[in-house]
Amino acid sequence: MGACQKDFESAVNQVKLLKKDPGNEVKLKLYALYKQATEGACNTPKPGLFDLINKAKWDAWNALGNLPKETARQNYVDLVSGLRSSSDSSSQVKPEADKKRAGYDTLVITSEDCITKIMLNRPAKKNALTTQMYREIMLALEAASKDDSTITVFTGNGDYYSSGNDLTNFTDIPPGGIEEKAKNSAILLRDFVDCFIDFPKPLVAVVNGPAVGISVTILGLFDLVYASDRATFHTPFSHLGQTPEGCSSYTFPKIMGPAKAVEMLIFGKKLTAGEAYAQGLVTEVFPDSTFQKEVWTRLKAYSKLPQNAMHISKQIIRNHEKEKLHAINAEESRILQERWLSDECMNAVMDFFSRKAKL
Ligand SMILES: CCCCCCCCCCC/C=C/C(=O)SCCNC(=O)CCNC(=O)[C@H](O)C(C)(C)COP(=O)(O)OP(=O)(O)OC[C@H]1O[C@@H](n2cnc3c(N)ncnc32)[C@H](O)[C@@H]1OP(=O)(O)O
Repeated sequence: MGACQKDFESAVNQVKLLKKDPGNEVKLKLYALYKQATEGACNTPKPGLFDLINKAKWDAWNALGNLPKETARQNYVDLVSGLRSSSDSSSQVKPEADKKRAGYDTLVITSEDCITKIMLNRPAKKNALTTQMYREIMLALEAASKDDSTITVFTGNGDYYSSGNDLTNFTDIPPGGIEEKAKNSAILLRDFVDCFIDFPKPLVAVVNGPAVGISVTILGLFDLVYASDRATFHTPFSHLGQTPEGCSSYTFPKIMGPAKAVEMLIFGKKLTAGEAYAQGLVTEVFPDSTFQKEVWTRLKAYSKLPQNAMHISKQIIRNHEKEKLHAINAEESRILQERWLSDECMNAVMDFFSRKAKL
């Protein structure tokens, strides 16, 4: 039987999570098969001789001739499956080392009562998100999408849910310079948010305390948001010389109306849990003293509902917007790549580290 669209989409996501770079030759093959599977035979003019990268891509696609879309889709799925099993078997050589590498240094992940819980675990840094943490979250989501849990929960360890992007991500500049860092970070951001857009099971945020930046914006992609009455919701992008991400430029106006979204996303208004509930960003607010008990009792009951019915319902609710969300995510990430190189952004980061500014 040929690969269905779902297998193909899942293979496309798996490629982003490969632990080992498969090399240029394989990447060209993947590119060509992807284009053939989605657009059919090569239909664009041949790039000029000196446009080396685009010419190599064009040649690989053109070489597939009139290969049917379905066959290209199947070949793509097979190729990815081969890449995944070779990377899995190479990791079996050193299980301990792999556990450490692929395992979760910045997250605590548990599965119980059909619930997979992903807990951000840098309480001393208010669960600020390092690049390692973005990557571990993507791996954790990939694993949760396949395990036998029915729902997946995000929460934070300590007094914060998350203080958003770790600002040391701006100071850790590689030899390739800040432009290269910005480019790679934009790819990381886009891939990270894509994982939330595509996540197939009900996704729940248990917001145990203040939430800042990207930890707030991606809430628009969650299915339930439970908040302690201690939680606050803050997206101070202008203060940081930055712009919205996590598809919030689309989801927030849709959820709360443009006027309230503008207050948050342009003017950085911090919402209390009660205000976030009134704006529709939060599903329900609980007193902090009974928060954990009430939320987990509720979630355990939900997790026993028929799995397939829940997952299909999520698909029906979310799938028709997926393409749009991916496009918005790509555009927000592209704009941020430029923003990160601006004086406005650099000055804001320097002010934080010189202790001149705190939110
Ligand atoms: C070249 C381009 C590279 C870009 C890479 C980008 C990758 C993708 C980015 C996606 C876009 C995301 C955007 C956002 O999320 S914007 C929001 C960013 N967050 C902040 O600006 C918050 C900054 N933190 C604060 O203002 C305060 O720490 C806070 C109000 C959260 C808490 O204050 P409090 O006084 O209660 O606690 P402390 O400040 O003492 O915090 C304890 C320690 O934790 C460190 N900390 C906290 N948050 C962060 C953070 N976000 N980044 C780095 N470090 C953080 C804080 O410095 C303290 O550390 P020390 O104990 O060592 O002093």
